[in-house]
Amino acid sequence: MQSVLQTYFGYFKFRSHQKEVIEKILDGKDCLVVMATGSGKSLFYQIPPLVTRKTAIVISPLLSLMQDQVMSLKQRGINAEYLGSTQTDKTVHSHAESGTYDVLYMTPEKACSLTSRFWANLLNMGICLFAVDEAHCISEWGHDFRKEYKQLNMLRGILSDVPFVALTATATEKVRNDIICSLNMNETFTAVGSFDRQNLFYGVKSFNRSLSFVDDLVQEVSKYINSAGSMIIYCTTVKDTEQIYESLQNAGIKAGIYHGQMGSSNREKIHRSFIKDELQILVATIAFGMGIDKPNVRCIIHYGCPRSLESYYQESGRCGRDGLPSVCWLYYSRSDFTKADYYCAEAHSESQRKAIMESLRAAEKYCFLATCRRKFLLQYFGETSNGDCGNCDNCTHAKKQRDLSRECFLLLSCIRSCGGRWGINMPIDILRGSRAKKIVGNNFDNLPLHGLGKDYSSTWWKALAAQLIANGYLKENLVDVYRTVSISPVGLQFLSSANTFHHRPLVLALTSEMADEEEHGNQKNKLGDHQNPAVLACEGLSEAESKLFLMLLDIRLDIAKRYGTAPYAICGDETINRLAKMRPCNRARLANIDGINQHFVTSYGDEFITSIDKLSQELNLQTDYEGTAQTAKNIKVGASIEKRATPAKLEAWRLWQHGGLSFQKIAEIPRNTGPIKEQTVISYVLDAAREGCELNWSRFCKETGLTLEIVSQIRCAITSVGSRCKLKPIKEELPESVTYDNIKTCLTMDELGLLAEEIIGCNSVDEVPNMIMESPSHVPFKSVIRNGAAYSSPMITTTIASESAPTSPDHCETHLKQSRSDDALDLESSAIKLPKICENTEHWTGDLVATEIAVLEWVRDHDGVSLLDIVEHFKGSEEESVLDLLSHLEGEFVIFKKNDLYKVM
Ligand SMILES: Nc1ncnc2c1ncn2[C@@H]1O[C@H](COP(=O)(O)OP(=O)(O)OP(=O)(O)O)[C@@H](O)[C@H]1O
Repeated sequence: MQSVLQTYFGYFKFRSHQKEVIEKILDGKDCLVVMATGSGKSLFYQIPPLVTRKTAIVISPLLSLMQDQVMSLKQRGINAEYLGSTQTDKTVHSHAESGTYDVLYMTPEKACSLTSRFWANLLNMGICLFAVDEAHCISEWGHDFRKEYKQLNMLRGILSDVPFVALTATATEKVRNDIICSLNMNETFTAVGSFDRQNLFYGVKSFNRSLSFVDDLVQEVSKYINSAGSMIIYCTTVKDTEQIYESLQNAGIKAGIYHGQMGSSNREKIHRSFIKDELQILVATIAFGMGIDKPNVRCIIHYGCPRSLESYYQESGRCGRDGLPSVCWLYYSRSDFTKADYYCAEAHSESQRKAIMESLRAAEKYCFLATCRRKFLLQYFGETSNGDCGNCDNCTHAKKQRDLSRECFLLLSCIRSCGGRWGINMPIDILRGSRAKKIVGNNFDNLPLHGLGKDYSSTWWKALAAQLIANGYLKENLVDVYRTVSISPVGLQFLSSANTFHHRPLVLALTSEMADEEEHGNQKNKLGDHQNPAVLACEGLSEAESKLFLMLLDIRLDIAKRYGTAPYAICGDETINRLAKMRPCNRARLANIDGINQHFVTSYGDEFITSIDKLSQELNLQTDYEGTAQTAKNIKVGASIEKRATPAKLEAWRLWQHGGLSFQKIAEIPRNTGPIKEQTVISYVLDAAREGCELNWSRFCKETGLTLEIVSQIRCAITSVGSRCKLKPIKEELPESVTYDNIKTCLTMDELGLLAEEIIGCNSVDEVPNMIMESPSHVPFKSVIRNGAAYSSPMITTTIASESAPTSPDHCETHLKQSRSDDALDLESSAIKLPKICENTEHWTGDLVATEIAVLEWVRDHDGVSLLDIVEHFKGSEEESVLDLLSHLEGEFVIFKKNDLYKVM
């Protein structure tokens, strides 16, 4: 599982619930997963087929979503396809039936229309799971009920032994139960994740639909248009989309429009352009809703409040799916909440009608909040939160509060005077002195309160009413689709202790609507503060790194165009952010970056490495940066610092890679701890490669006897074992002749994103791309030659010492201690500063060769040795060379000579 995550997805760690649920699925259990948008639910059905090598069936409501997912999976080297009306490749059906695909997508209609023979054939080949994505569509209690989903239970009988996996981002308790019942799921394992999307900022503003507001909006968003991330403006009507789209076009912004009245091919075209970053802004109705799989949407604006809080959560959740900071602004007008009738017309039952009303009501409440918006959202989905979030408009903008006792008294009294039979409009109109027919007809114009609230607009009064409801002074009652308001016991208590002139203080927070009106009069069209998407996406980067980030985005765009795919399918913005921070300069280091998968390394790795190297030079940035970046915190290089290659591993690697020695010869070199096995040397060298050291893989495969045939046998064995973690079961599946070394080599190459076919296919070792080591010539370096053989020894201790020019013996001791401690060794400095060497080892005699490490260790262990002793011990080296080496170590204050005896400092 772990290696599948790394190889195909380039991620090093599972997110919460992922491992646990995947294990349940692999155990054959039915699972229900309720986790936030962008939390990584797709992996639940994408990993099991790669582990079991059986097909995963995925039911998805939209063809466009399937196409996007298929495209992304193909970019990861995963065999995926979809069955549906827009599929033009006629062979997909028969390939699907014969189990060719790892992941096979289809709509519920398609799934129910496939013949039982199709299912029987595919079952024969192996189905590892049946996933129902957006599973809330199955429930009438859900906000997006689709009757085709209801029929999916007929497949339960056919696929009785296949685990069913239902996935959704929005499901209340009722909806969850409905999903389990509808799909006839058994002993279901349920995983409910947090709904909290911490990287999203939530803001709400009231507005009037008007041309001047649209102009302001266009002007505001045009400031932030660039290559870093895109934006969606959701509208509630087609008319609104057209108006905004036109204004954006007039302002020269690359915008697209998407709504249900457009033809499907047009919609498809726009969708493609948007996900390929050819459009900066998409103006859409909710027809462009579920199924947008674009991770780098930085800002979502709602021009009008959606019909339910679930829809809002889901639509705004399309933002920042890559985890980078992103913003969601919702603009509402009062008229948005008067559409209950219209929405309820779609209801199939009384319960559904009630559900629609409740959801709209929740959306309205969300808009009128004066408290933390995230807290409200989380509570709505049954999750408790710890305090205010600090990342919504109500938390970040200090709320104005004041004593509103007079206004509250007027409103509550007026409601009481109306007899509690009316909605909120009637008492407000009375307070504002209206002489409408309804008011005069009911004699309300004779009430003493008539006209006492003229100073405020009806919007202001409505906002106050919402505050009184939220604070328990007013009760809202639902009668059919109409709402009436009445006074709660708390409200009555307040009224009983007050009269028109004296009331006890009642301090309430002003909602943004109330505050706006008081500050700007009736000019309420002020926009919320939008944040620059480019700045958001560059979080954690310096100025130069941000430039590199933007340049790398362009390179990714260019590659995506060439390959006819979406930039995000190549890799996510968060991965580009890490590349800009870490600036890897070889394949092994590139593969170490979270989000870089094997396919990326082999397909685009070299192009990125070359560009990073060139651009870093231009921007004066050091490559192979190792600092801990805030946004790059998952990078494996950082995580592996503790388990870096030990000196023994480095020494083995150097002797093999640069000394040209065979594994056997390295194993035979006398050591204080005695000789080591050849297999140990091989493991050491592989470990060093995993830690980022360059390796001549072609030579490595040759010397370990790894052929393409063996590689293919090993791959089959891994598939049949279903795991890459344990070597023994894999070995047991293989012929005797295949060694553990072969298996380990294969796994390491996979881990590093190297294709055996490329490496073993090379005729000459020199043809292996990117495997040649650059050796800075300024590094102190000694070589000891005997019998015409040359063997070079890099100086771990002196290399470190030379970095920081030791000035005192104390300092040297510190460095020496470092060299003795496996954990403290600075792999990077030693790995980078490798000397040039001569690789002629033909005549090596097997005598012990003097290297700095070997000499140092020996001198340390013998505490005071003469030159003669040293030369005698290291017979593999000339006396002159040993002397040279000793004088260098002396010069570096690593050893000293006293009374002709050498000692370690
Ligand atoms: N373990 C992980 N480590 C890092 N990134 C991950 C991990 N799992 C998933 N992701 C990334 O998180 C992003 C969102 O994942 P995914 O599309 O699976 O979310 P989702 O829960 O299906 O969202 P939605 O409900 O919106 O469809 C993707 O870019 C995905 O590659």
